[in-house]
Amino acid sequence: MLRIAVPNKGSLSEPASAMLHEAGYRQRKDRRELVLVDAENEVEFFFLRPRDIAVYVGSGKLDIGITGRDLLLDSGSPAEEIMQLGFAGSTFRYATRPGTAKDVTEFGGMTVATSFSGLVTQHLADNGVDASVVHLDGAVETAIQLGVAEIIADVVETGTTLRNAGLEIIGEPILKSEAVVIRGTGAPDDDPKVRQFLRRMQGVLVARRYVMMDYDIRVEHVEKAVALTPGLESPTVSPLHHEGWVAVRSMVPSKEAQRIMDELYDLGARAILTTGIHACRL
Ligand SMILES: Nc1ncnc2c1ncn2[C@@H]1O[C@H](COP(=O)(O)OP(=O)(O)OP(=O)(O)O)[C@@H](O)[C@H]1O
Ligand SMILES: O=P(O)(O)OC[C@H]1O[C@H](OP(=O)(O)OP(=O)(O)O)[C@H](O)[C@@H]1O
Ligand SMILES: [Mg+2]
Repeated sequence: MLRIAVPNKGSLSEPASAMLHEAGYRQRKDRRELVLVDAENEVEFFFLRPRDIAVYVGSGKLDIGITGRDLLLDSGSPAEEIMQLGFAGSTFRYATRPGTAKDVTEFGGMTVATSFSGLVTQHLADNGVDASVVHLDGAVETAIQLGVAEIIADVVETGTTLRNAGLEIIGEPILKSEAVVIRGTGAPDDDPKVRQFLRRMQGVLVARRYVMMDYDIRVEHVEKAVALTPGLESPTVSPLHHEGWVAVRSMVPSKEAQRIMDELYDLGARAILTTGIHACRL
């Protein structure tokens, strides 16, 4: 059985379970369930605190896990990122009250409050800055108001939380994060169960990012049309009963589908349809 760690709480939990469900795995119905066996797929899921996942996977007790890149790097665990999952995107940044400091080089003698003290301690050391780090569990924005620190380092998605606390982002992002699949370093590259799991997750990403596009077009315009819809490999072009016309079928990125449909229409394509992709293996 493949043993997989899944976040049991927080921002990563629901999207991770939704993605696993789309990939055909059983997921828990009760949030208090901590272990779930999916016998049909020969997988055992362990629902763990997102922060602990890199520790379990790095120790080799679990084969793979889903966590945030920021949590993986903060843990210092010997686990490695093997796939990006495209959700829980954020940056990790310093912020402070206007006028306190411009960037990390000016933090000498100050205190930085954060829930990611491993990451911040490393970043300060990399920049040769002698500042103190205070570890807090969450809601770190308030640490400045309460005089615990002059600077905070935290996850930023929209920036609303910082703005509401009267703080401004300073310097370059410490890192860009998203949900990732991790495995222990030294685990074999070619484990067929892990490969199958990654293929399924990749299938979900493709199904989410692409739509299938079908259209009819006159033969003389087909080269220009397929240049707009090259597909992942190559589009399927089939003859139509109506002479001089062909039908084209190709995968296109969903974000660009409307623009491509407009351009195809202008080229003379008709009966342009898009349909969602439910699942796929590339
Ligand atoms: N607002 C957000 N947008 C995107 N990702 C986020 C956001 N907040 C946290 N994350 C990501 O979620 C992970 C942190 O998960 P964790 O469950 O520990 O914290 P949380 O989602 O803030 O939940 P909690 O309520 O327990 O603090 C990190 O990878 C982080 O980058
Ligand atoms: O840039 P934004 O869109 O505002 O999102 C970022 C905020 O979201 C998370 O907080 P969360 O609500 O999880 O609270 P926490 O600080 O207690 O973890 C994170 O810690 C930031 O505070
Ligand atoms: Mg949080």
